[in-house]
Amino acid sequence: MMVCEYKPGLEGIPAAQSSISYVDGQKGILEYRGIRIEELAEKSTFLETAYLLIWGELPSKEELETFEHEVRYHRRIKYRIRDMMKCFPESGHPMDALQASAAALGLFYSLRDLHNPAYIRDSVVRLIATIPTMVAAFQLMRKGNDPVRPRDDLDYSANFLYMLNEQEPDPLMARIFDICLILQVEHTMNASTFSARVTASTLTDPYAVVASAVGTLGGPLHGGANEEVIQMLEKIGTVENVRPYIEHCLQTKSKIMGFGHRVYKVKDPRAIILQGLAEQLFEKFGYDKFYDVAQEMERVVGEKLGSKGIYPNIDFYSGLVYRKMGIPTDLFTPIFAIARVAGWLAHWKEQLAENRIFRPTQVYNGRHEVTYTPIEQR
Ligand SMILES: CC(=O)SCCNC(=O)CCNC(=O)[C@H](O)C(C)(C)COP(=O)(O)OP(=O)(O)OC[C@H]1O[C@@H](n2cnc3c(N)ncnc32)[C@H](O)[C@@H]1OP(=O)(O)O
Ligand SMILES: O=C([O-])CC(=O)C(=O)O
Repeated sequence: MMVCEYKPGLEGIPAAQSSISYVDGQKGILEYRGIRIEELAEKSTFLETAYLLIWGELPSKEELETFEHEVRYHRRIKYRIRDMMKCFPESGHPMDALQASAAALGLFYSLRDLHNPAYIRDSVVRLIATIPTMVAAFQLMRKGNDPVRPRDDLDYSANFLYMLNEQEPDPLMARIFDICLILQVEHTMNASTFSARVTASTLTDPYAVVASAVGTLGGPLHGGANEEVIQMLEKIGTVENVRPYIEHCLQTKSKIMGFGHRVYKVKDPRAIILQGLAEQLFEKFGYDKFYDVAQEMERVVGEKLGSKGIYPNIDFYSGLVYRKMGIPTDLFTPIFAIARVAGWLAHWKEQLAENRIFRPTQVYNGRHEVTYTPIEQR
């Protein structure tokens, strides 16, 4: 057997062959099925992009209408899922609520039929359709309110914002939210997608695949960083405090949230688009003073760490966009999951098409031939 050098974090080691997305981390390019994200952000919708990622081609008008229709009519969650969520502690993190609910959904669809395209399609539709409803339901129920029923006359993003806020969103806000989902939907072999593929490779059901990926996305080094960014901006508070804060982070070797990336050595192309979206929102709905703090952070981090290729990643500006929409900070990562579920499902489908169970090796650095010591002699 070929012995490879051990790389912590599997840096640079291909874990799969994939045609879903492509990143050039030196040039700051991201493509979904060969199409640049800038173009999709301008011209596509989240559901159209999800279709592209999962089925490999842009849908025809009829195919898109059918997909949108299917998603629209699967948005409601079962009352047992709702009742289960009602029992979750209000103080629990919504990502944990989402992980548990996504896994619980699998209890209702336990007949696994992984070779059947209809099973794959039904699962894709059900997960994309119900995850936003679960996120909104938990938000309302933890405030002591009943969840709001999804509205069939609203599109995907407008409906989510409606379920969350109990009122129809401003059209610009709904469109910007939809673009955010396009930007967050997929990103090659990131940690949560890897987790999804490992889980998928055991031929378990797609609800377990998504639940394991949700658990992975939540960590502060991955999707959870978007929440930490806002907490950090609040803590810094003013532009004057930025430099001392960053110098302190460098001295103590602590990570500056929303900066750095395993693949990008330039500013993340998604951060560039998100920054523009934040500015559009500020223009229409009023300025956010933390934007000044964020821009100063970008300047100072660039000065101190630019030579190491550390620039804003996707999580740096997404929080400012969601904050301007009035979304609570601890829903930022669940919203990331609403988007990313389509990417995970694209990888699930691709993994199944040429499956081999993931079973890497390890470098054993423990002891051998140790004699058992009876408890009274220890
Ligand atoms: C959706 C997403 O997942 S996007 C990423 C979201 N995560 C964050 O924003 C958290 C902050 N960033 C980080 O922790 C990292 O940059 C990660 C996790 C994104 C990438 O990690 P890795 O590729 O393993 O890089 P690693 O942590 O080894 O850092 C390499 C070097 O850059 C430094 N570095 C990387 N990111 C940062 C940062 N945010 N702040 C300060 N220093 C950093 C490290 O200290 C290290 O320096 P050294 O070589 O002198 O020891
Ligand atoms: O690719 C990564 O490691 C993290 C990331 O940006 C994402 O998942 O969107």
